[in-house]
Amino acid sequence: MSPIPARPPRLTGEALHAGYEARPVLDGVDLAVPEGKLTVLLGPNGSGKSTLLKTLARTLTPDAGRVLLDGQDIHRRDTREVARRLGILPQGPSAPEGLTVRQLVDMGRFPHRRLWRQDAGRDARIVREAMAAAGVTDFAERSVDALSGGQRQRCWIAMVLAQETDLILLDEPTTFLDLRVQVDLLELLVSLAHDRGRTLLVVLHDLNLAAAYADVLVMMRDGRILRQGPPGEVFSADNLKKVFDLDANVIHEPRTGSPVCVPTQSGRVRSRREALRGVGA
Ligand SMILES: Nc1ncnc2c1ncn2[C@@H]1O[C@H](COP(=O)(O)OP(=O)(O)OP(=O)(O)O)[C@@H](O)[C@H]1O
Repeated sequence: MSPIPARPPRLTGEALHAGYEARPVLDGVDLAVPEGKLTVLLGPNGSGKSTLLKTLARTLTPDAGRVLLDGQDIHRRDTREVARRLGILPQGPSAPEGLTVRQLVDMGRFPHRRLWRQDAGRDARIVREAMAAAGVTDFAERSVDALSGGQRQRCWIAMVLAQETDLILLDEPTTFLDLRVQVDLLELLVSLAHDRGRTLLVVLHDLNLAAAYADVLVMMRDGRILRQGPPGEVFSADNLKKVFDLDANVIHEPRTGSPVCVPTQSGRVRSRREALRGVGA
């Protein structure tokens, strides 16, 4: 895969308002995605994380505000050029029936192809490397639709890696993955950021994995960013309560010092048990 880009791209959202027809979601979001870092977007269901990711990737046009890629409005830039700079893995992508894993991953190379200049050898090498990094080489010739949810998710990750973009936006890439594979993926993402200077913005639901691996956490609620900063600063019991309405203690992993949250909602669990008793469970 390509080395550290000479100048990492800059992706910025300014005063973003975006949503769906009658449903406004983003309510004035400002975000400068930190360059060469792994940033994790956290927030409760429906808080607007996917909407923010889609708006930053120009899949969704903001109602107000703008998205700048290297200082230029992303909506005014050439689609192919944006695809060479920015790769996005949306939530729950679907592949055409019968497409093999290798064919899917190869689609990541499309933005780099020109009619008059093909470098098939280089493309094939990059596809191979992306499949190896995502751990899908063993089923390269199988149909994507005949794989398990976790295997399929890894194929899509390989496709985004094959796109070789400096900016990578991933919406819940760890869905369906077992814990070991989630950890492998997060380590790969950290290495893309720290060793290759890529800029990653990733939506995760696992708070403790996010706190362990992210350089920066961005915490959203109700279409707004409530907190952002390194896990050591923002991953606190107070903020988890404000953002998730979660009662938890935050302790520190003895070896790495990473903050870890331990939910303490025993009062609620008790009252749910009582409620279940009421329905005869
Ligand atoms: N295509 C759509 N059309 C209409 N409303 C939508 C659409 N997609 C999302 N929404 C609504 O927008 C709001 C924000 O959704 P979004 O998917 O951005 O949240 P999220 O934080 O990513 O949630 P989750 O953690 O559940 O994936 C929700 O109320 C959701 O129902």
